[in-house]
Formats: sequence, C-alpha cells, structure tokens
Amino acid sequence: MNTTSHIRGGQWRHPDAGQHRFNELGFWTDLARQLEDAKFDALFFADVVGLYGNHDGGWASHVRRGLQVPANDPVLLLAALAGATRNIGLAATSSVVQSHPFQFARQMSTLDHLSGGRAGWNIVTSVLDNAHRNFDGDGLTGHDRRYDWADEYTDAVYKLWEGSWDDGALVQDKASGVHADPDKVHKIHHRGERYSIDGPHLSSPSPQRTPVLFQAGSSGRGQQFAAANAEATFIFAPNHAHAAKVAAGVRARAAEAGRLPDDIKVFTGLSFVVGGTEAEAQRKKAELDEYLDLDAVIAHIGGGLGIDLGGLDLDTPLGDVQTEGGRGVLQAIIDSTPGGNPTLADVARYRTEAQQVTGTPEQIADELERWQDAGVDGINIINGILPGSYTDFIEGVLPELRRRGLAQSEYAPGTLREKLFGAGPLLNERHRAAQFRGAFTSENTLSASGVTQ
Ligand SMILES: Cc1cc2nc3c(=O)[nH]c(=O)nc-3n(C[C@H](O)[C@H](O)[C@H](O)COP(=O)(O)O)c2cc1C
Repeated sequence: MNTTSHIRGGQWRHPDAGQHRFNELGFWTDLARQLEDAKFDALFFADVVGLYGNHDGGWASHVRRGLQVPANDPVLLLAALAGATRNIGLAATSSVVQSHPFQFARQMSTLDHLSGGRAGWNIVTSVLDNAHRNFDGDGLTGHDRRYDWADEYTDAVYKLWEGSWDDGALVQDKASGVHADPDKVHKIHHRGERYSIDGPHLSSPSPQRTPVLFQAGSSGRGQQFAAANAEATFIFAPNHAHAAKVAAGVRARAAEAGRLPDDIKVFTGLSFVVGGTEAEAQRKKAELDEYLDLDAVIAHIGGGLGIDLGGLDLDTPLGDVQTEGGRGVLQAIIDSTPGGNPTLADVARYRTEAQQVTGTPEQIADELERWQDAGVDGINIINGILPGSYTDFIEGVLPELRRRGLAQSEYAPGTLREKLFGAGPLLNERHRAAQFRGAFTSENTLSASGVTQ
C-alpha cells in the first residue's frame, strides 16, 4: 500500500524498514525496478479511502500508529512507475465508492496506454464505514448491496472499455484529416440505479481495453462476484484446506457463470522469513516479531469487521459476530479455529503467524508447493519491511523456486494479460464484459441488442 503500515502493524519501526519514505517517488521506483529485475508478475497496491472502524473508542490510535493513514493515491503512483519500468504489471485497488465510473474508466485507460498494457484493477466495495461517509454516503452500505453496486459499476466501465470504441476507430490519417471514424465511436447511454452515463468513452481503446481484473472478497456473494468478474482473486486463507475450499468454490461458480475454471487465478497472501538455516530463520523471525504491534494488528482486523476490539483481553472470544463489514475474513478465522469460536489471540495469530512462512529456501519452496497443491496459483507477498521483505525473498527463495520451475526467469512478451494467461491482450469471450462488444452500434440500438441499461 502507498502508506507506512499496511498489514504487519508496527514493523515499520524496525531499523531496516524504509516504508516511512512512502511519500517519495524514488522510494517506489527503486522497489518497482528491483521487483522487475526479479521478474515479478505485478506490483499491486492495496488501498482504502477512509479510516478503519473505531479502536479503543475512536480513531486516534490509527493515526498514532499509522494504520493505513496517511495513505496516498496508488493510481497516480502507478502512472509514475509506468515510466520507470517496462514489463512488470501495475495494479491497484479502486473502490466503487470512490470515483465515478466514467472518470475511473478514463483513468485506467490512460494508465493502460501509458504502461503499454500493464494495468490491473482490484475491484473492491469498501468495508469501511468512514470510506462510505467520505463519498456522500451516510454510513456503510449493506454487505450484499455493495456487491449489487459493484455489479452496476462494472457494467458501466465494461460498456466504456469494451463497447464504446470499435477496433480501428482511431484512424489518425494526416492526409485525409480524419482523426477517428465517428461511425465506430458510440455513446453507451448507461442508465442504472446509481449512474447515468451517456459516453462515448473519452479514451481510445488501450492495449488491454479492460485492465486485468482482480477481486478480493471471498464471502458467498463475494465469490459470486469473483466468478462473474475476476481474472484473479485474492483470498484470505489461514491454511491449505481453507484455500482449497475457497478456490474450488470460486472455480465452480465460474463454471456456472459460463467461464472455465482456469479463467480465474487464485492468489493468497503470505509473508516470508528466510534464513540460510532453520535456526537462522527462527532468529530473524524473533527479531522481527519484537517490532510487531499486536494491538495494531487487532485494530486492523476489528476495524475491517466494524467491531471495536480495543482494550479487550486476548482470550476474549469473538462470539457470534454479525458484521456488514468483510465476511470472508471472519469466516476464514472461524473455519481455522478448532471449535469455531476464535478468541482475539486467535485473530492476531491468524494474521501474524498463519500467513507467514519461516524457514530455509528449500522449506519455503516445499510449503509453496503445498499451497499450489491446494489450488493456489500465485502468491501476493505481504511485506513487513520495505524493501527487505522482497530482497530476502528475491535473493533467498527465488533461485530455489526457479530451480523447481516454479518461478519465471524471463517475462513473456505482451500485455499483463498476455503474460499472465498466455492468450490475447483482451478479456476472453467468456467474460461477461464481452457482451458489450459491438452492442452500441448506433445510439438507439441498446434495446435491440438485448443489453440491459
Ligand atoms: C489480498 C487482499 C487484498 C485486499 N485489498 C483490499 C484493498 O486494497 N482495499 C479494500 O478496501 N479491501 C481490500 N481487501 C479486503 C476485501 O475487499 C474485503 O475482504 C472484502 O470487501 C470483503 O468481502 P467479503 O465479505 O465478500 O469477503 C483485500 C483482501 C485481500 C484478501
């Protein structure tokens, strides 16, 4: 995230941690180049657009500890990183609450143009009450209603990206003076519950048209949304069994939505502590753990659930929690706790331990193979220390993964979508956005084309 303290609360205080420099462009360009040299698929910036829910009765502790505040806009940063890199994918979260789909579609098309087709979008709906209040709302929109909102939002941007400009519309013929062919540029006339957009899209089609689509909710409704929209889903998985369950669930729903199970890649988040020997790895872990702030970790989780967990004893059971916040996370914690009634200590352990692998490069590679066997296609590396978390992984683990054929040594040519899926630069025909291609051939053909407005 374009902030100091993302997930592993407190570790920014480690003497080697550099993430407090997040306001400096040079800090990020150095990291992006380092990851690109190591042939990472993508650099992904999570984002939130508001404060986490109360901890200890208010939000002062979030500010004091830097829990994802202050945080800068990741899309602007990606535009700058596009100029500093040539191959790595550039992905960021943008929530449906934060920008109008017409404006967002234009921003993403611009990023995709500037980066030569390397843009990715993590579609989220924002679980934070404060985020909804920052954008005219009067509180958190209900869980399933947020996904309805995302359905309309994605409809609108797909129409702009896929349907507004036909292939070959941009002529740029200096001899005739024709810049673009008006017969191939269409208004979309989107009329929905929340948005009214005439169009046409103001950007011409970018290399991928639609950025590579990521998604990060894993409740039942979240999986349904992923099945319909995601090309890659980020899952919360405290263990292999849970990952296998969620991955199978998403893939089965994708098949029901007329897609192939492999149309969706499944990524889980893990952090790593690498040592030349197991003892060295454990020593490093103990040293890193000294800087971990468990109360900040709990504030992050409670704030995402919309429950104030501040000041409670670590063995307090979470109880029968009902939340309009993120449900996939809660379910993952409940599922992974024997007896199904996790305490606060379980919550903290889940975040700090279950998502961390400590060991030698061989041990870590073995563990990654077990995640792969559970149906996980890739790893989203959660950092504790920047850039050290990545440097350790690159220098320690990557050579072993390459030896086993589990990590690439070169980039495939083409756009991010081509690199990830080995097919063309555009969304495939099975994706629901494809229905909008050629759907707006004249301004009044919407009802005739059967496309819902
Ligand atoms: C790897 C990963 C990245 C995420 N990134 C974001 C993010 O950047 N911004 C955000 O608001 N939520 C983010 N989330 C949280 C999900 O959006 C949240 O869990 C979801 O809205 C809850 O939906 P669910 O109830 O369907 O699980 C992320 C989750 C995961 C697993």
